[in-house]
Amino acid sequence: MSYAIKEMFATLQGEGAQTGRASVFCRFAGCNLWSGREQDRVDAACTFCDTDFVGTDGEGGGRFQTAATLAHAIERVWQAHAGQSGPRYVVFTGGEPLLQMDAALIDAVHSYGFEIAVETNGTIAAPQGIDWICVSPKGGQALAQTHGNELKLVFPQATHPPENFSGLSFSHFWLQPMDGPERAENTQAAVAYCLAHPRWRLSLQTHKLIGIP
Ligand SMILES: C[S@@+](CC[C@H](N)C(=O)[O-])C[C@H]1O[C@@H](n2cnc3c(N)ncnc32)[C@H](O)[C@@H]1O
Ligand SMILES: Nc1nc2[nH]cc(C(=O)O)c2c(=O)[nH]1
Ligand code: SF4
Ligand SMILES: [Mg+2]
Repeated sequence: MSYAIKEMFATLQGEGAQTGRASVFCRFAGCNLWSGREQDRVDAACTFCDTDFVGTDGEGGGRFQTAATLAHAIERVWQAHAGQSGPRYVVFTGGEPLLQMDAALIDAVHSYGFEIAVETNGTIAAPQGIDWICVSPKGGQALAQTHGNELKLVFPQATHPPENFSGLSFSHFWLQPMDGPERAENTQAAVAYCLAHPRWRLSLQTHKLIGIP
Protein backbone atom coordinates (compact mmCIF):
# COMPACT_ATOMS: atom_id res chain seq x y z
CA MET A 1 0.00 0.00 0.00
CA SER A 2 1.10 3.61 -0.39
CA TYR A 3 1.45 6.16 2.40
CA ALA A 4 0.20 9.77 2.38
CA ILE A 5 2.57 11.98 4.39
CA LYS A 6 1.76 15.60 5.22
CA GLU A 7 5.24 16.53 6.43
CA MET A 8 8.45 15.07 7.83
CA PHE A 9 11.04 16.94 9.88
CA ALA A 10 13.58 16.59 12.65
CA THR A 11 12.86 18.16 16.02
CA LEU A 12 12.81 17.36 19.74
CA GLN A 13 9.80 15.47 21.07
CA GLY A 14 7.93 18.21 22.92
CA GLU A 15 5.42 16.22 24.97
CA GLY A 16 5.18 13.40 27.49
CA ALA A 17 7.84 11.09 28.89
CA GLN A 18 10.15 11.36 25.87
CA THR A 19 10.25 15.17 26.01
CA GLY A 20 13.54 16.56 24.78
CA ARG A 21 14.46 13.54 22.68
CA ALA A 22 15.85 13.99 19.15
CA SER A 23 13.25 12.62 16.75
CA VAL A 24 12.13 12.46 13.17
CA PHE A 25 8.46 13.42 13.07
CA CYS A 26 6.54 11.71 10.28
CA ARG A 27 3.07 13.22 10.06
CA PHE A 28 0.48 11.19 8.14
CA ALA A 29 -2.25 12.97 6.21
CA GLY A 30 -5.86 12.37 7.26
CA CYS A 31 -7.76 11.58 10.45
CA ASN A 32 -10.85 9.55 11.33
CA LEU A 33 -12.13 12.12 13.86
CA TRP A 34 -12.01 15.33 11.77
CA SER A 35 -11.75 16.16 8.06
CA GLY A 36 -9.23 18.87 8.83
CA ARG A 37 -11.45 21.54 7.22
CA GLU A 38 -12.26 24.46 9.51
CA GLN A 39 -15.92 24.51 8.42
CA ASP A 40 -16.31 20.92 9.69
CA ARG A 41 -14.65 21.50 13.06
CA VAL A 42 -17.76 22.22 15.18
CA ASP A 43 -19.43 18.98 14.13
CA ALA A 44 -16.31 16.82 14.34
CA ALA A 45 -15.70 14.08 16.91
CA CYS A 46 -12.46 15.89 17.82
CA THR A 47 -12.92 19.66 17.87
CA PHE A 48 -9.71 21.11 19.35
CA CYS A 49 -6.99 19.83 17.03
CA ASP A 50 -3.92 22.09 16.80
CA THR A 51 -2.55 20.54 13.59
CA ASP A 52 -2.83 20.85 9.80
CA PHE A 53 -2.80 17.31 8.47
CA VAL A 54 -4.60 17.87 5.14
CA GLY A 55 -2.77 16.90 1.96
CA THR A 56 0.84 15.98 1.28
CA ASP A 57 2.23 19.44 0.58
CA GLY A 58 4.29 20.09 3.73
CA GLU A 59 8.07 20.03 4.18
CA GLY A 60 9.24 16.49 3.38
CA GLY A 61 5.69 15.39 2.58
CA GLY A 62 4.44 13.39 -0.37
CA ARG A 63 2.93 10.10 -1.40
CA PHE A 64 5.31 7.21 -0.81
CA GLN A 65 4.52 4.13 -2.88
CA THR A 66 6.28 1.57 -0.67
CA ALA A 67 7.35 1.06 2.93
CA ALA A 68 10.96 0.94 1.73
CA THR A 69 10.83 4.39 0.11
CA LEU A 70 9.18 5.95 3.17
CA ALA A 71 11.68 4.32 5.55
CA HIS A 72 14.54 5.55 3.36
CA ALA A 73 13.17 9.11 3.47
CA ILE A 74 12.97 8.95 7.28
CA GLU A 75 16.55 7.67 7.36
CA ARG A 76 17.68 10.62 5.20
CA VAL A 77 16.06 13.16 7.55
CA TRP A 78 17.81 11.52 10.50
CA GLN A 79 21.15 11.44 8.69
CA ALA A 80 20.88 15.11 7.72
CA HIS A 81 20.70 16.07 11.40
CA ALA A 82 22.44 13.39 13.42
CA GLY A 83 24.58 11.56 10.86
CA GLN A 84 25.36 8.06 12.10
CA SER A 85 24.65 8.98 15.74
CA GLY A 86 21.97 7.13 17.67
CA PRO A 87 19.70 6.12 19.23
CA ARG A 88 17.52 6.71 16.19
CA TYR A 89 13.94 7.63 17.00
CA VAL A 90 10.95 8.27 14.77
CA VAL A 91 7.55 9.54 15.95
CA PHE A 92 4.63 8.66 13.69
CA THR A 93 1.81 11.14 14.16
CA GLY A 94 -0.78 12.91 12.06
CA GLY A 95 -3.62 13.08 11.52
CA GLU A 96 -4.19 9.56 12.72
CA PRO A 97 -1.17 7.38 11.99
CA LEU A 98 -2.89 4.05 12.72
CA LEU A 99 -5.08 4.53 9.64
CA GLN A 100 -1.96 3.87 7.55
CA MET A 101 0.78 2.19 9.63
CA ASP A 102 1.28 -1.48 8.87
CA ALA A 103 3.75 -4.32 9.43
CA ALA A 104 5.68 -3.55 6.25
CA LEU A 105 6.41 0.01 7.39
CA ILE A 106 7.32 -1.04 10.93
CA ASP A 107 9.74 -3.67 9.61
CA ALA A 108 11.29 -1.29 7.07
CA VAL A 109 11.90 1.44 9.68
CA HIS A 110 13.26 -1.07 12.21
CA SER A 111 15.69 -2.31 9.57
CA TYR A 112 17.35 1.13 9.67
CA GLY A 113 17.76 0.80 13.43
CA PHE A 114 15.00 3.19 14.54
CA GLU A 115 12.95 2.95 17.69
CA ILE A 116 9.36 3.61 16.63
CA ALA A 117 6.90 5.77 18.57
CA VAL A 118 3.29 6.54 17.71
CA GLU A 119 0.91 9.32 18.76
CA THR A 120 -2.62 7.97 18.38
CA ASN A 121 -6.16 8.89 19.35
CA GLY A 122 -6.62 5.26 20.46
CA THR A 123 -9.67 4.46 18.31
CA ILE A 124 -7.73 1.92 16.21
CA ALA A 125 -5.71 -0.94 17.73
CA ALA A 126 -1.97 -0.63 17.12
CA PRO A 127 -0.18 -3.24 14.99
CA GLN A 128 2.55 -5.33 16.64
CA GLY A 129 6.09 -4.02 16.87
CA ILE A 130 5.69 -0.35 17.83
CA ASP A 131 8.21 0.47 20.58
CA TRP A 132 6.45 3.41 22.26
CA ILE A 133 2.67 3.91 22.20
CA CYS A 134 1.13 7.19 23.30
CA VAL A 135 -2.68 7.16 23.40
CA SER A 136 -4.56 10.47 23.58
CA PRO A 137 -8.32 9.86 23.95
CA LYS A 138 -10.70 12.20 22.17
CA GLY A 139 -14.26 13.50 22.45
CA GLY A 140 -16.12 10.56 23.97
CA GLN A 141 -14.75 8.07 21.43
CA ALA A 142 -14.35 4.51 22.74
CA LEU A 143 -10.76 3.26 23.00
CA ALA A 144 -9.65 0.28 20.92
CA GLN A 145 -6.06 0.62 22.22
CA THR A 146 -6.34 0.31 26.02
CA HIS A 147 -2.69 -0.33 26.88
CA GLY A 148 0.62 1.26 26.01
CA ASN A 149 3.48 3.32 27.37
CA GLU A 150 1.74 6.62 28.05
CA LEU A 151 -1.78 7.96 28.14
CA LYS A 152 -1.81 11.69 27.40
CA LEU A 153 -5.19 13.28 27.96
CA VAL A 154 -5.83 16.75 26.58
CA PHE A 155 -7.51 18.56 29.48
CA PRO A 156 -10.27 19.43 30.10
CA GLN A 157 -12.67 17.39 27.97
CA ALA A 158 -16.19 17.22 29.41
CA THR A 159 -16.85 13.79 27.89
CA HIS A 160 -13.48 12.43 28.99
CA PRO A 161 -12.63 13.00 32.68
CA PRO A 162 -9.26 11.55 33.75
CA GLU A 163 -11.03 9.14 36.14
CA ASN A 164 -12.21 7.16 33.10
CA PHE A 165 -8.64 6.20 32.23
CA SER A 166 -6.59 5.92 35.42
CA GLY A 167 -7.28 2.16 35.70
CA LEU A 168 -5.91 1.32 32.25
CA SER A 169 -2.57 -0.37 31.59
CA PHE A 170 -0.16 2.51 30.89
CA SER A 171 3.16 3.37 32.55
CA HIS A 172 2.60 7.16 32.51
CA PHE A 173 -0.54 9.27 32.86
CA TRP A 174 -0.35 12.84 31.58
CA LEU A 175 -2.70 15.79 31.50
CA GLN A 176 -1.86 18.15 28.64
CA PRO A 177 -3.61 21.53 28.84
CA MET A 178 -5.82 22.13 25.82
CA ASP A 179 -4.19 24.77 23.63
CA GLY A 180 -6.45 27.48 22.25
CA PRO A 181 -7.97 30.67 23.61
CA GLU A 182 -8.26 29.18 27.13
CA ARG A 183 -4.79 27.68 27.40
CA ALA A 184 -3.91 29.65 30.56
CA GLU A 185 -7.09 28.58 32.42
CA ASN A 186 -6.73 25.01 31.18
CA THR A 187 -3.15 24.93 32.45
CA GLN A 188 -4.22 26.10 35.92
CA ALA A 189 -7.01 23.50 35.99
CA ALA A 190 -4.54 20.76 34.99
CA VAL A 191 -2.11 21.87 37.73
CA ALA A 192 -4.91 21.67 40.31
CA TYR A 193 -5.98 18.22 39.10
CA CYS A 194 -2.42 16.85 39.21
CA LEU A 195 -1.91 18.22 42.73
CA ALA A 196 -5.05 16.46 43.93
CA HIS A 197 -4.45 13.24 41.92
CA PRO A 198 -0.73 12.38 42.06
CA ARG A 199 -0.98 9.52 39.54
CA TRP A 200 -1.36 12.22 36.88
CA ARG A 201 1.49 14.50 35.78
CA LEU A 202 1.52 17.70 33.76
CA SER A 203 2.65 17.53 30.10
CA LEU A 204 3.40 20.93 28.60
CA GLN A 205 3.82 21.29 24.83
CA THR A 206 7.40 22.44 25.30
CA HIS A 207 8.08 22.88 21.56
CA LYS A 208 5.46 25.64 21.48
CA LEU A 209 7.01 27.33 24.52
CA ILE A 210 10.40 27.60 22.80
CA GLY A 211 9.21 28.07 19.22
CA ILE A 212 10.45 24.89 17.52
CA PRO A 213 8.25 22.71 15.24
C1 LIG B 1 -2.31 16.32 16.42
S1 LIG B 1 -2.39 14.85 17.37
C2 LIG B 1 -2.04 13.58 16.14
C3 LIG B 1 -2.05 12.18 16.69
C4 LIG B 1 -3.41 11.56 17.00
N1 LIG B 1 -4.40 11.85 16.02
C5 LIG B 1 -3.87 12.00 18.37
O1 LIG B 1 -4.85 12.73 18.45
O2 LIG B 1 -3.26 11.57 19.35
C6 LIG B 1 -0.85 14.90 18.31
C7 LIG B 1 -0.98 15.24 19.78
O3 LIG B 1 -1.41 16.59 19.91
C8 LIG B 1 -2.39 16.64 20.91
N2 LIG B 1 -3.22 17.82 20.69
C9 LIG B 1 -3.98 18.08 19.61
N3 LIG B 1 -4.60 19.27 19.73
C10 LIG B 1 -4.22 19.78 20.92
C11 LIG B 1 -4.54 20.97 21.65
N4 LIG B 1 -5.38 21.89 21.15
N5 LIG B 1 -3.96 21.17 22.84
C12 LIG B 1 -3.11 20.25 23.37
N6 LIG B 1 -2.79 19.10 22.76
C13 LIG B 1 -3.33 18.86 21.55
C14 LIG B 1 -3.13 15.34 20.73
O4 LIG B 1 -3.92 15.01 21.84
C15 LIG B 1 -2.00 14.38 20.51
O5 LIG B 1 -1.49 13.94 21.74
N1 LIG C 1 8.06 18.99 18.91
C1 LIG C 1 6.89 18.37 18.77
N2 LIG C 1 6.53 17.42 19.65
C2 LIG C 1 5.35 16.79 19.44
N3 LIG C 1 4.84 15.77 20.16
C3 LIG C 1 3.68 15.38 19.58
C4 LIG C 1 3.45 16.17 18.47
C5 LIG C 1 2.39 15.87 17.48
O1 LIG C 1 1.92 16.77 16.79
O2 LIG C 1 2.04 14.69 17.40
C6 LIG C 1 4.49 17.09 18.38
C7 LIG C 1 4.85 18.16 17.49
O3 LIG C 1 4.12 18.56 16.57
N4 LIG C 1 6.07 18.75 17.73
S1 SF4 D 1 -7.66 12.88 16.60
FE1 SF4 D 1 -5.62 13.84 16.59
S2 SF4 D 1 -5.22 14.46 14.47
FE2 SF4 D 1 -7.38 13.89 14.61
S3 SF4 D 1 -8.39 15.84 14.86
FE3 SF4 D 1 -8.02 15.02 16.93
S4 SF4 D 1 -6.01 15.79 17.60
FE4 SF4 D 1 -6.21 16.18 15.40
MG1 LIG E 1 1.82 18.80 17.38
